[in-house]
Amino acid sequence: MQEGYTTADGRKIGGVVMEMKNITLRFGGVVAIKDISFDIREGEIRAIIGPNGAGKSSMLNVISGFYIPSEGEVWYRGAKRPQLRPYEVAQQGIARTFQNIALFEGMSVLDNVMTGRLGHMKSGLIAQALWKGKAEAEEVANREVAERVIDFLEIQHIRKTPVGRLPYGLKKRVELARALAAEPKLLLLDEPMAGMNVEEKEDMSRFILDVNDEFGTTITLIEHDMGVVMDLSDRVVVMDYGKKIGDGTPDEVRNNQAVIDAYLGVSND
Ligand SMILES: Nc1ncnc2c1ncn2[C@@H]1O[C@H](COP(=O)(O)OP(=O)(O)OP(=O)(O)O)[C@@H](O)[C@H]1O
Repeated sequence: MQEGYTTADGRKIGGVVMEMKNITLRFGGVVAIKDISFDIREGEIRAIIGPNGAGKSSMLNVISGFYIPSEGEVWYRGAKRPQLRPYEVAQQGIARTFQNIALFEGMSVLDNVMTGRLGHMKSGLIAQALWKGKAEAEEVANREVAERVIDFLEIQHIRKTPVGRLPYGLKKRVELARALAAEPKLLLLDEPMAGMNVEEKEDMSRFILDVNDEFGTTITLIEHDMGVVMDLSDRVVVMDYGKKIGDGTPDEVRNNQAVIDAYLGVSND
């Protein structure tokens, strides 16, 4: 699959954007990730699933630069990624959402979404004082991007509302909006459906598909619930006890005996 592939619904998936090569991650004596390799391709929706404690969050944290792997290499856009701080990874066009919503509760939806533009703001405080006009033009341009994302995710009606007053499902959508405002090349979603009711899950699924379709954003999500991601994803990595036990299309992993056993709690040792 070096040259990409065409999905069942006719979308063209490109070459490799990110490649995880033999990643191992240890926390003292705990091996959270054991020698895992997989790739993420341009334009695809790639899921990482697995039961509790499988190592999904740890893997997402390696991708986002929050954890440095104990062994192995992360390749991004054809180059081995050096040790970077998370904000430097973000500057390379990787944005993420968090499992436990990380928004400013007292701030409005619009202001929260604007924080997603911080990496794009070039004018520092001194520049703002010296060249007020330039800083203002930049602010207007950033606001336009934020407003476009707000329209796209259909949260115009709450743009002035403090986030703390919103129900859970809408907060998750605001978090998605903030990540999108960064105009990422690779969007990482940490359990985007966790804690949602059926209707909220359907809405979130639709928005994830729309983002991928409209902006061509490559998306990697981790999810506990296998059912939720099967309709959404092009390819799925399945983890269990830190190991990769499956990797392929939803149909392939659904019929993989090791995956079935892991979800039924059968030991593979
Ligand atoms: N910071 C840490 N320090 C020590 N151990 C950790 C740390 N983070 C994760 N672990 C351990 O690594 C293993 C994998 O955890 P991780 O949170 O990555 O799994 P997960 O698949 O995301 O689980 P869940 O679905 O419950 O969120 C677990 O045994 C966990 O206890």
